[in-house]
Amino acid sequence: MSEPVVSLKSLTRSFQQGGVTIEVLRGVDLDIMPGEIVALLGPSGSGKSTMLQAVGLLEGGFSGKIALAGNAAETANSAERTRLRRDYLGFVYQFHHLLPDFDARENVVLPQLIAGRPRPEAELRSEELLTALGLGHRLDHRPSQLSGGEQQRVAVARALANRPQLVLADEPTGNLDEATSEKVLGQFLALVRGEGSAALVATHNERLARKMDRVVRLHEGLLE
Ligand SMILES: Nc1ncnc2c1ncn2[C@@H]1O[C@H](COP(=O)(O)OP(=O)(O)OP(=O)(O)O)[C@@H](O)[C@H]1O
Repeated sequence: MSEPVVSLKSLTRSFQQGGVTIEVLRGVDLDIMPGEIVALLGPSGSGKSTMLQAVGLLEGGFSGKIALAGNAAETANSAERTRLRRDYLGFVYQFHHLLPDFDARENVVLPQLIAGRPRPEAELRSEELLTALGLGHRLDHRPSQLSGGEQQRVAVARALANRPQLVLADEPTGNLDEATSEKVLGQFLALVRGEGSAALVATHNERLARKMDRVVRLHEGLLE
């Protein structure tokens, strides 16, 4: 059997708020297998973003074990965590965080150049991804010239550009109206499936969660 792309064991995280300790994650266990798309459901404040930040190796302060494709991350130093993020992960957030002075194509090209891919290859990959997302006619547009749904699709293409084994998405369509959200999520899932990546998608929308392969729920700091 193949190895999980991410494995969490007894993950805990608490915050101090006004002298009070709030235990947000109280021992989360989760394995995601290659190509599996998992919805992370939970109401506002249940700890979805906190959990994605842990898996994304973006913040410290956690205890427990996190392995990315078999690589222990909880003991890794900052340089190793950066390498793990670059080699295995792609990120999509609720707000697109695209570079405003670059067009759609270039926003998807840049992370590939940083990863060492030659520019002609990176441009081809960028155009293929954007075309697959229905943006073949928007390659030269800057973020300010795109609609919210189009901006979010560029962010999806950017997240997939370096063929991550795992895409982490935090309310990826949370900023869009319902119809656009449904459409963009459908395109996101089709592309992730086509690429064979796994994904962990935080949402509080039950209907969107049902489109994924598996649903896990955060409740009182534990997954159920
Ligand atoms: N840096 C921080 N300092 C103190 N408390 C924090 C911090 N980050 C998160 N929290 C607390 O942890 C809890 C979980 O927050 P988190 O953002 O992970 O929830 P969420 O499920 O993603 O919510 P939403 O759906 O509203 O984004 C909240 O009570 C929040 O106030």
